[in-house]
Parts: sequence; structure tokens; C-alpha cells
Amino acid sequence: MTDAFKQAALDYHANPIPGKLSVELTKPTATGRDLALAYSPGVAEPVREIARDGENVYRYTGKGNLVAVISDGSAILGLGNLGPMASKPVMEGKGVLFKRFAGINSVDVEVNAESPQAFIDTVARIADTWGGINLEDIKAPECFEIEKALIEQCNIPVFHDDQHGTAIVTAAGMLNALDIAGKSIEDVKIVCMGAGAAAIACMRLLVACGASQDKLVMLDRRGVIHKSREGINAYKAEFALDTDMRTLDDAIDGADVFVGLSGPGLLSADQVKKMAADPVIFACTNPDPEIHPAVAREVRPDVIMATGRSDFPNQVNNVLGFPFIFRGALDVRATRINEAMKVAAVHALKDLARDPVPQEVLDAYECDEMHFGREYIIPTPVDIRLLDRVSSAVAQAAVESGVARKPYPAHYPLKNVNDVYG
Ligand SMILES: O=C([O-])CC(=O)C(=O)O
Ligand SMILES: [Mg+2]
Repeated sequence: MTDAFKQAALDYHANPIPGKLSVELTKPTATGRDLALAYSPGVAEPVREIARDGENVYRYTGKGNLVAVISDGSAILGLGNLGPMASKPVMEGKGVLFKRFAGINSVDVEVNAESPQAFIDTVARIADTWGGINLEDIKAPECFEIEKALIEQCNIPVFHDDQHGTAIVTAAGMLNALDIAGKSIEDVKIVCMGAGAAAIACMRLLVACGASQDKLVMLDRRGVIHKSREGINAYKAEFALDTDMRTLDDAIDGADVFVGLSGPGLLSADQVKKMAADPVIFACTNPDPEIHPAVAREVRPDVIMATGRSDFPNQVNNVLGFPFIFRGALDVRATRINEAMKVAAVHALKDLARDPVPQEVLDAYECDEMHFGREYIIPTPVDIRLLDRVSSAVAQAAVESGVARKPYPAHYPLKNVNDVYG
């Protein structure tokens, strides 16, 4: 990032008013009568109705279209554990994306918790306020325990975006990239740089999509995760190989796929040179990827390259997932986001990339042409069709898998965010 761009990012957040989100009113408030309806005495009526039947909260309040974006700031993007307040711009940013792409209202909640249990207790006590909870930027391994406990304790969807959002989008992009490379997922040698929340979830989902675990090498800061290593947690142990490989240099030799969910600049041009033909590189650490696309392309013109960023082709970023996954889940009042719903999202994303790209998308990216291929393996976030395709696939899967509390929405398909209330 240039200094000018960094300053522009600060100015964007500071001016003309601080932050990126505000609250808006949805009802008239001009007259005394309006106020009497909105507050005392009128507000007592929905209070009584909700007290009589809890489901009425969806009818008389904003709960059904409201998601909390909750973090402790322990793993902000690829920047590390910088604390709850430093995570606030990202959490507000997720709120921007929820609203912009899926018409979902959100509040950011930054929790200063001294332990995973304190975090769980804090969130569980206020969970009923919202229609869903998006956990964000919480470090591994604590994030696994936190998500599991909250899913058990809440009857609204709880979804750790860095795990499942990232995994869904990665799997969709990977299936397409391998197709373009003419390789099948069962056969490829995969190197995963990183062993945090996103890395573990991505590899689990790739294995569920057919990848062979014995051809998958995972590395953390200390190198290859192998069976004779001491002191690895249970989540990393799931991917421990019986191997002599110890370093990224060892692992990358002949690899078909590199997935980076680790830190900036960790993959070198020399390492890229050693990969197999038509290498697939997903350098997804934000904001700075494991390798710059231009550097990878220079040494390997045959590369199929993705990053997490909006300013390069092939943006593999959870923004393609979480807004629409929650949209579908909220609209059928799902009690959780289960595996069937995640798989449905993978296929919806993967299939959409194969359709012709609308003119609005070309305009937004200032290019004349975009079609399924090396430079376009996954839809762009501005593609309005995501709203319909992903949300309806997720809603349908929720209904079929028995976690929906409402039938498939009568007002689907959604054509744009103004349609979301039906
Ligand atoms: O915020 C983003 O761009 C994607 C994300 O969740 C992360 O990097 O933690
Ligand atoms: Mg994140």
C-alpha cells in the first residue's frame, strides 16, 4: 500500500463523520401521535404481545434482520492480537458489507474478555437480542471452543466467519481453479500455510470436498505439522502427517496448490518456481498476501492466483459468503447454520462463476471482459446475483435439513437489497 492510499483509508474512516455506519429510523416520528405510537404509551402494546408469545419479537422489532458482529480483537485480519478496540473498524466494516450486499442491519460488539469462558458468558447472555451472531477475528484455538459453546447455548445462528465464510469461498474458488488447471481435487498435493481458524476450517472443507488428507501438508510458524512434533493442539493434530518434510521449502516442492492464511510475504518467488504445472496459489492473508500476484506471475506465467483483496483479480474473501449465508438463514429463521447450508453456499458460488458476467460488474471493475477462466474463478462481491443465488441455496438447504423455523420465503428470488422485507 502506498502512503497516499494509507492516508486515503484514514481519511475515509474519519471524514465527514467518524466511522462507517449509522442507525436509521424506519417509522414516522414527526408528530405527537407518531411519538405516542413509537414510545409511551404505544410501545406497551408490542411489549405485551411479545411477553404473551416470544415469537412476536420478530414481528414487532428489528431482531429478525439484525446480526451482531462480535470480536475480542484477538486475531484481527492477518495483523494479530491487537485488542477489542482496534478491531472496531473491521467489525463496522463487516456491518457495511452486511447492509450493502444483503440488506442486513448489524451492530458491532467488541468484548473485553479475560478468558474464552468470559467471552462465551457475555455473548450468551445477550444473544437473544439479535437474529444471528457473526463471530469475527477471534484467534485459534479459542475460537473453536467459543463457537461450539455458543452454538449449543443459542437458538439463533452463530457463525465464525473467519472459519466457515473463508472456507466456503475458498472451496468454491478452489474447485473452479482446479477445473481450469485440469486437475481433480482427489489427486492434488496441497500446502496450507497457516494453522489458525481459517486454515483449519478451509482444509476441513476441502477434505469434505474430496481432497486427500495424506497429500495435504499444513504448516504453522514452527514449520510442517508432523506426527512426531510435540505440543500441537488437537485441531492441528488433525492434520499432522507422518513425513520427513519440515519446512515450506520441503513442502512446496511439486505442490499443486498453496493456500496461505498466515502472514504477509511468507511465500517466495523461488518457492513458487518449485510448484507443479498450473499451480494454484490462494494467498489470502489480509491486508498483505503471502506473495504479491505480480511476483508469482512473473516466475510462473501458468499460475492461477487469488488473494483476499478487492484490488486484484480473483478475490477469495469471506465477503462473498457471510452476507448471503446470513440472509438465507435469517429468512427461514434457521436455528443454526449447518453443513448442508455451507455446502449449498459452496455450490452456488462455484456455479455462478461459470455464468456470463453482467455489464454492471464489468463497469464496477472498469474492464471490458470477464469470463470464467484463470483471471475469474469466483464471482466479484458487487455481483448482484449473489444475493439471490447464495441466499436461496442456503435457505433451501436449511428447509430441507430441518433447521428452518419458517418455510422457504415466498418473496424469493431476491433481485436486490430493497426486496429483503418481501
Ligand atoms: O476482513 C477481511 O477482509 C477478511 C477477513 O475476515 C479477515 O481477513 O479476517
Ligand atoms: Mg476476519
